[in-house]
Formats: sequence, C-alpha cells, structure tokens
Amino acid sequence: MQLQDKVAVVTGAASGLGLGSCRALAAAGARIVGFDRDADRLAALRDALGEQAMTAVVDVADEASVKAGIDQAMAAFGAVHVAVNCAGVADSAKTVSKGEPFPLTTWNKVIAVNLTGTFNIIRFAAVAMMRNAPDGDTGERGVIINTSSGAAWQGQVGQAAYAASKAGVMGLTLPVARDLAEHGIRVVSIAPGLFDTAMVAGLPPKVSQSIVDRMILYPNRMGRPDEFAALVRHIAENTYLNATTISVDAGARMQAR
Ligand SMILES: NC(=O)C1=CN([C@@H]2O[C@H](COP(=O)(O)OP(=O)(O)OC[C@H]3O[C@@H](n4cnc5c(N)ncnc54)[C@H](O)[C@@H]3O)[C@@H](O)[C@H]2O)C=CC1
Ligand SMILES: C[C@]12CCC(=O)C=C1CC[C@@H]1[C@@H]2[C@@H](O)C[C@@]2(C)[C@H]1CC[C@]2(O)C(=O)C=O
Repeated sequence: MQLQDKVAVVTGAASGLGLGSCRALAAAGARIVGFDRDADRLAALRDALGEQAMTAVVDVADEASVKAGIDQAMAAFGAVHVAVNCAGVADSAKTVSKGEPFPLTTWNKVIAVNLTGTFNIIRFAAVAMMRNAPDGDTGERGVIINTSSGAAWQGQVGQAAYAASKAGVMGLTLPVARDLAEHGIRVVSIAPGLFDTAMVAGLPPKVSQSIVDRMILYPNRMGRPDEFAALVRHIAENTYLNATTISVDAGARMQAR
C-alpha cells in the first residue's frame, strides 16, 4: 500500500514502539490517529505531528472506548487504511509466589489489554477498512499490524500471562487474515525481542544488561523503536506480506532458566 495520504490508527501511540511507528508512518506521508490511555503524552505527539495527526484517549480493552475512537478517526479523516496494535502491558508474577497463586487480577489485566485489546482494534478497524474502495492495482483495502513478542515462544520466569497473551496474538494472525482476505485486508504480526522503551526501563538494569550481554546474538544491544517502526512501514507497503508473524530480535535466544 502506498502510504501517502492514507490514514493509520496506532495504539500505544504515546510511547516506545507505538510512538516510533507514528513517526515512521507520518514520514511516509500517512495521516496518524494515535490512541493511548496517556492523555499528556498523546498531546505531545499531536503537537509534534501537527495537522497530520489526531489523537484520542482510548482504552483498547474497552469496547465502547475503541468504537468511539474509530468513530472519531472516521469523522476526522474519513477512512482507516492501516491499524497498528502496540498498546501493551507486561505485569508479571510467578505461578506460585511465597505460597500464593498468581493473582487472577494480574492475569485478567494482561490478557484484556494485550490480547482482547488487540482483537478489539482489529474488529472495529476492519469494519472501517471494508468501506474503502479497493486499490485499483492490488484490490487492497487495508492492513492490520499486531505486536506479539519473542515471549510467545520463550517467555521468561514470571511471564505466564504476558507470554500467553502474546502467543494469542500470534495465534489469531492466520485465522483473522483468512477471515479478511476476501475484503482485501492483510494481517501481519511482529515479534520484537528486547527494545529500548519505557516498558524495558521498568526492568532492573542488571536484568536487561544480562539479556543483552548473554542472549542477544548480533548486534549486541537493545533494539531502537525506529528499527521496529521501519518494519511496520515495510509491512504496510509490501502487499505480498500476509498472515504471518515476523521476528525482529537480533537473534535473541534465551537460556532455560
Ligand atoms: N519493548 C520491548 O522489548 C518489547 C515490547 N513488546 C510489545 O510492544 C508493545 C509496545 O511496547 P513498548 O513500546 O515497549 O511499551 P511502552 O510501555 O513504551 O508503551 C506502551 C504504551 O501502551 C499504552 N497502553 C497500555 N495499556 C493501554 C490500554 N489499555 N489502552 C491504550 N493504551 C494502553 C501505554 O500507555 C503506553 O503508552 C507492547 O505490546 C509490548 O508488549 C514486545 C516485545 C518486546
Ligand atoms: C522485555 C520483556 C518484555 C517486557 C518485560 O516486562 C520483561 C521482558 C524481559 C524479558 C524479555 C521480554 C520480551 O521482550 C521478550 C524477550 C526479549 C524477553 C527475554 C527473551 C524474550 O522472550 C525473547 O525471546 C525475544 O526474542
């Protein structure tokens, strides 16, 4: 899809990988609709991108909030061509800790934001995309890009909920792509390794440094949001990519424990 003047909805737009995606898609000429829970940081994004962008405070886990956000995007720009799911949380706990079972409140939150939230955006964005005229050359009406994680394959200690949510994102990629193919809508997920964002800044520096030193193959550093965003842009532009999950992780491979 040619991105010039197309409309891209990005969730988690106020920070990290979502913010990087907004910048990359805007640089390619797309108009940006940024969704996040964080109103202050959304305002900074809008100021940075100017009239090329609108933002809305949206909780991706909440059906009414997502519907209202997509309605706002349609009212402002008249269409949705690209949807990028980056909103996510990484709350962790051991399956049993000090004799107590994993708190279900934590489990439900992580699944609600990372998995249900992703599907909420997918279904409302797909309805909007179906209204687009098919591209004259390719028949394409839209593209949906989700964020899974290397944790879908190799979740770490304490990441049962996070890894399950990200395996869920990977798992829905093919069936949703099958559902939407007849409408000219592609669905691709990305599985990032370790990227330098606020989410990772929350880890003890010793932990992130030890992942970089011992488990990342080459280059021996965390990824930058612009490196994730370059892949988002490529997926949006390359019509032949569909129904798959692509890793961007510098060959990260974790030890058993
Ligand atoms: N940073 C990393 O190493 C990796 C990140 N990921 C995934 O990439 C995605 C982006 O993460 P980062 O940019 O690193 O984190 P981040 O913490 O910098 O950004 C996440 C954004 O999502 C927003 N958000 C959280 N819950 C929300 C909700 N219910 N509704 C709307 N917005 C909400 C936050 O306000 C924040 O702005 C997440 O899905 C994360 O799980 C996956 C693998 C590695
Ligand atoms: C950065 C992650 C996810 C967020 C968090 O709270 C803790 C983390 C530390 C371990 C990271 C997590 C995620 O990025 C996926 C990887 C990099 C994980 C270590 C291995 C990982 O599962 C992977 O294999 C990546 O390819």
